[in-house]
Amino acid sequence: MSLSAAANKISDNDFQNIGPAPRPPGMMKSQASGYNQTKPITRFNTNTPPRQGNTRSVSQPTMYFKKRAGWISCKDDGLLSFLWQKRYMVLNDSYLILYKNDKVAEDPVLQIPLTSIVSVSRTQLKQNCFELVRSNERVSSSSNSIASSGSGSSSGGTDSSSRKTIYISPKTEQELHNWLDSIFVKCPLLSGVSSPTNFTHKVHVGFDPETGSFVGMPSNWEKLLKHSRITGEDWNNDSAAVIQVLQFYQEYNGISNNNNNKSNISLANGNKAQSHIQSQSLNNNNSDNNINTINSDTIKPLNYKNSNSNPKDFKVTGNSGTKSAGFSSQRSTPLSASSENANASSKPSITPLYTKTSSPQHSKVYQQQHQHSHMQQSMNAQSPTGTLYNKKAAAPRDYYNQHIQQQPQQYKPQQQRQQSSGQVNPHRPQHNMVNPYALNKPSIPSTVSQVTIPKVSNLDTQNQNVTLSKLQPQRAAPQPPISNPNFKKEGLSGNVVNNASNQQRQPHPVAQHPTQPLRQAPKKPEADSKKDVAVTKQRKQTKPSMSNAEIMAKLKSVTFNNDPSSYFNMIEKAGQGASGSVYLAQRIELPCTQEDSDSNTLDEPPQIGDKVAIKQMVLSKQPRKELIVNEILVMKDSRHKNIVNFLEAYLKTEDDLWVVMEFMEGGSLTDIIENSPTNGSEHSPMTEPQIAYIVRETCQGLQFLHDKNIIHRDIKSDNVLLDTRARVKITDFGFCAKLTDKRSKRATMVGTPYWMAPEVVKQREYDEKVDVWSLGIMTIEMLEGEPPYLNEDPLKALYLIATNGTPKLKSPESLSLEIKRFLSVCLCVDVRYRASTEELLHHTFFSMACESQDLTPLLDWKR
Ligand SMILES: Nc1ncnc2c1ncn2[C@@H]1O[C@H](COP(=O)(O)OP(=O)(O)OP(=O)(O)O)[C@@H](O)[C@H]1O
Repeated sequence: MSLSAAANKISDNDFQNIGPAPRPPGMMKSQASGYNQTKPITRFNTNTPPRQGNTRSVSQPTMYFKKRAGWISCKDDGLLSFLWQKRYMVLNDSYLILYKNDKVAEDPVLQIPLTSIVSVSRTQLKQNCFELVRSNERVSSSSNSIASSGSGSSSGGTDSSSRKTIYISPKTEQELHNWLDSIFVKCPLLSGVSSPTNFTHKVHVGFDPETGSFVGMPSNWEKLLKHSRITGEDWNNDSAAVIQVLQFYQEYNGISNNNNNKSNISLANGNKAQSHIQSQSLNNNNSDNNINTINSDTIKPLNYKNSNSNPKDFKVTGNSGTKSAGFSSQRSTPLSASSENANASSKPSITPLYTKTSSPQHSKVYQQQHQHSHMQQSMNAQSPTGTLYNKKAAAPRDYYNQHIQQQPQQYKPQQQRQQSSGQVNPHRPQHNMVNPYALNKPSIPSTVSQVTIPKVSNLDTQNQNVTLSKLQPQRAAPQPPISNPNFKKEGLSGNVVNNASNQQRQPHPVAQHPTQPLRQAPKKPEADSKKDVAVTKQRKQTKPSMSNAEIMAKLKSVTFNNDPSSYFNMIEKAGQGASGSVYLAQRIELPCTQEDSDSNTLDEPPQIGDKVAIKQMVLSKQPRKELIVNEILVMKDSRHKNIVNFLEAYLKTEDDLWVVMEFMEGGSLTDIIENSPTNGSEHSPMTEPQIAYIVRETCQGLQFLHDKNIIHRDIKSDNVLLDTRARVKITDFGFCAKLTDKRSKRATMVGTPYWMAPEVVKQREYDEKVDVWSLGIMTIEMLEGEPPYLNEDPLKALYLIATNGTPKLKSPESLSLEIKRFLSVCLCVDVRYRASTEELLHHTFFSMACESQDLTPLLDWKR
């Protein structure tokens, strides 16, 4: 039975709200709950009560077993570090021994004295994996104790070069915890019995309920957290998720770290906190300094509640000036990136630490934190301590519900909202996270400051060495043709429609244009032009996957290399994208070499008089030209009724690219959602049949892409356009990625936070089903006026996506069973249970789709 069929069988009672995915088949309860989750190791041997007293305690932990043995996979950090090998592992009272197989009479492959094991920590290298560090130096029993909280002691330390790491991956989460418990109990350096050769500096990190603030945090994170409204409760519920999203946030906003110390944020037990920041810096007792993040003074979060500014931006002032960081969640304040000063190593490594160095653990705080720690596991495996943790596990969602209840939202059409507030919806994200073309974008004034963003890449060809320089004015939006008195000379030199009066050649002020109430290009102050140059220069230093000449050659092979100005009458600006402006134009002449034109392959070949959309891009302002080539290739190769048709492209000059597409006069789905009256409905201007129609059409377009192994990766209402014939088409292929036989999964984190699937937020491998998740979120946009968590700070939204999984609906009782069933198979956290586009197309939800003419009222606002 297909998933959609299965979903259709779900009874009414099951859908008071969409909920978590059904458990995957064949999984043990303990495994299933934690599928695909990465959790900190914070669990202690449950047979061993938390010990009291300080970390110098010499009491020997009770041994509850003689020996543990079982199959694992492992790899070391040596020559064969890429190889995972199956081994039989035995733990006795003195050694951790690896055998080739379970014939333990044979010689072992590796025998590690337990006295040499200096740290054990969970790692995300593999599912159910931990990292075991051993020191080759003989451990002196007379040296000082393992550095305790905040002590910063480094005496008795060994050189890190004498340390060796081995990664061990048992088969299941439960086995992993059993191994960790056992190792922990048996290793003296981990239990605090012996003197430390481990010079690591640990700082407790967590939330102090008494003061209501985070403690021991790197100061920039502390401020981000404060601003994001991630609460102590969130922290207690899932600190790993908090750290994950902080790291994500920091990476993708280019917030740099100041030094290269290797740091770990470790989640373990503690007094006021359940986490440690562990730094391997020997001489630094300052916890903040040990964390490779920007100085606290450099972050100046805007109080968006009280300002008209983009609520999702953070002001970051550094030595080089001011820049805005944060998810650029407003579409006109995009992120930017370049690749200079790459500093991938400065990213703090987040390694939940499995350690017993902390002291009194009977306090309420300890309990909470300990609960929290187990909570994280409880998503992976049923906690051995049962109810307490399970109860807590529900907390993030409860918190969210409370939060939402506290902030009831009344959907109003955008125009009304603008009228009443005098500003655009400050919560509406204005741009996706990583613009494939425009990793540098025009925005508010800022300076050039760049940080490596590990893993940022788009498409197969992208290098990993991309850096963000947030919100830099790196790309001037091309001048709207009619706003520029020298229009013909400077920018688009097509013929502006000659509508009798000069007046009509004058620009419609962009803000007044009905088709783009929300899409004004940010004004680019004069003073920024220098910075543009600087950034452009820096960008040239990056090593693109193709040389500039190769890119241009490729581009020339897919474009006409002539000036198309005489072929079109430019009518007006239709929209502003990150990489260029989009204009409505009318074709007055057919392309010169019409036989070769791609538009010949269209069902309806272009005619004189056709309205077209022309996206104009200044190539020298595009940091990633190869992505433009890629987008053109994807569009050229994707002829489908639900994909915006590419018609032709012109390289007018070496620097001036025009991409001609069919014109979608209805504008984007976002425009419709935000501008149509709600007709008395609380949130949505659209009926379920209308929604079903639009989702079905989008789904068909997606299925077409997926059949070609292309993932769109940025499905949202902004990237779905409508025309007056109620045709619904997907656009914006900048983020597209191609899956190949060799590479059937992706890991690059791209997209727009609120629409991102959990596996993307968690930086897991993913496939085309991320588009299905986004389609589900887009359906919620149509139902509720906006995607879930839009009122949240992006950091918090990421946390909620990571922890809540399937989002809740605001008014499920008002919705049909069909749409809830549909949502439940789109918004299924477990990818195996998430429907494919093909399965979705058989869903009964689509049988309620309206006729195309029933969409007409949605376009009324345009008139
Ligand atoms: N074919 C089209 N027909 C009508 N309007 C369009 C068309 N393509 C784009 N637009 C309008 O122009 C706006 C900008 O489009 P564009 O594809 O450049 O946006 P973007 O995705 O934000 O930018 P980029 O692709 O440069 O990252 C859209 O939001 C839409 O309103």
